[in-house]
Amino acid sequence: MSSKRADYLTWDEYFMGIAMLSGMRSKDPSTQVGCCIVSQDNKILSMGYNGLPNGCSDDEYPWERDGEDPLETKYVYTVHSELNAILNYGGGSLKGSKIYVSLFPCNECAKAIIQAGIKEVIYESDKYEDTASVIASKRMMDSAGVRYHKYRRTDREIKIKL
Ligand SMILES: Nc1nc(=O)n([C@H]2C[C@H](O)[C@@H](COP(=O)(O)O)O2)cc1CO
Ligand SMILES: [Zn+2]
Repeated sequence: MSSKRADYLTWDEYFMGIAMLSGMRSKDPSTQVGCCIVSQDNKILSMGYNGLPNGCSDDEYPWERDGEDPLETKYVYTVHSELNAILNYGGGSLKGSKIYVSLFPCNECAKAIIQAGIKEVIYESDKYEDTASVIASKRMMDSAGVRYHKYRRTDREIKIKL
């Protein structure tokens, strides 16, 4: 009898891998964010990436970061990956779930995470940790009892031929 494979993906690698794969759908030229919401018993409930709302064409809206006119920047239009994943979930409650996300949630997504009953955030990058948005996000999550911790990289590389 042969024994089981030894190099299978861990749960954390699997879910963060799916979060990153989802981020590859993003049309944002500077930052692609992806996430994956998972139940307490490790079932995938929803996924998301940053993009425009339905009906808003990726080719007609701006992807600029800077500009005198905020209406000519992406910030007023894009839906963040985490909010997309929460809003896209059609199955009922997300209470007690965890979210794997490639970038630490902003304050607006933190509000949605808290209100949806998500209890744990596993993030990869925290590149905006010094901004008011992320400081406020952590403050609210601390108050609401949402735990957050950084994904521990294993440096495993996955090659998929498509
Ligand atoms: N947690 C997040 N989830 C997201 O989906 N985003 C999105 C909004 C923008 O489309 C992009 C950030 O663009 P930039 O400022 O790094 O060029 O990532 C941003 C954050 C950061 O808080
Ligand atoms: Zn956000």
